[in-house]
Amino acid sequence: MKNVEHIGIAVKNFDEANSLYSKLLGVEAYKTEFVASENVNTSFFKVGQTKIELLEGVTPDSAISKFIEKRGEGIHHIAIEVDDILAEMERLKSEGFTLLNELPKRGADNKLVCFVHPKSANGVLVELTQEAR
Ligand SMILES: CC[C@@H](C(=O)O)C(=O)SCCNC(=O)CCNC(=O)[C@H](O)C(C)(C)COP(=O)(O)OP(=O)(O)OC[C@H]1O[C@@H](n2cnc3c(N)ncnc32)[C@H](O)[C@@H]1OP(=O)(O)O
Ligand SMILES: [Co+2]
Repeated sequence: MKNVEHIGIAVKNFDEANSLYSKLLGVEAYKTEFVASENVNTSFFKVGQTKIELLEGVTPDSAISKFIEKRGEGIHHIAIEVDDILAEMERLKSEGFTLLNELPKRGADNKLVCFVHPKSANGVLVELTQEAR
């Protein structure tokens, strides 16, 4: 495990949230991307060595829409960068964590990602992320 690659924040209104976070952080998003596998719009802001990812669900069944419906807007997940996502997935499985994917899937920003169930991590959804090669 290397560093906190990003913190994901679930938002209701993508345009309004982007404008607000631009003001808050004093920088514009360096990238926006629709991620079809998750049915979300994403934007990324650099904050020192890490990033803030804003996420808006585009369908009612997306994880972000369901999260907002149940819990409202706010911090949705933390993403930890790893060198070898398959090795980390094996290690976490052997430690008893519940993974939400059998295999890494394509995330935003040219990354491979895998999620650890919040019920096995003290109520926090953890994303493993590795640069896609
Ligand atoms: C854009 C790609 C990528 C990137 O590159 O960065 C992303 O960040 S994608 C982010 C969106 N995608 C995901 O979150 C995928 C992984 N998540 C899931 O598979 C599901 O959301 C879930 C975590 C398995 C929950 O789904 P489900 O069981 O269908 O929903 P429920 O609403 O019934 O929730 C069950 C239970 O879990 C609690 N919960 C849900 N989300 C979170 C969360 N983010 N953090 C903490 N807890 C969460 C929810 O409140 C329910 O709890 P109880 O009510 O106590 O049972
Ligand atoms: Co993320």
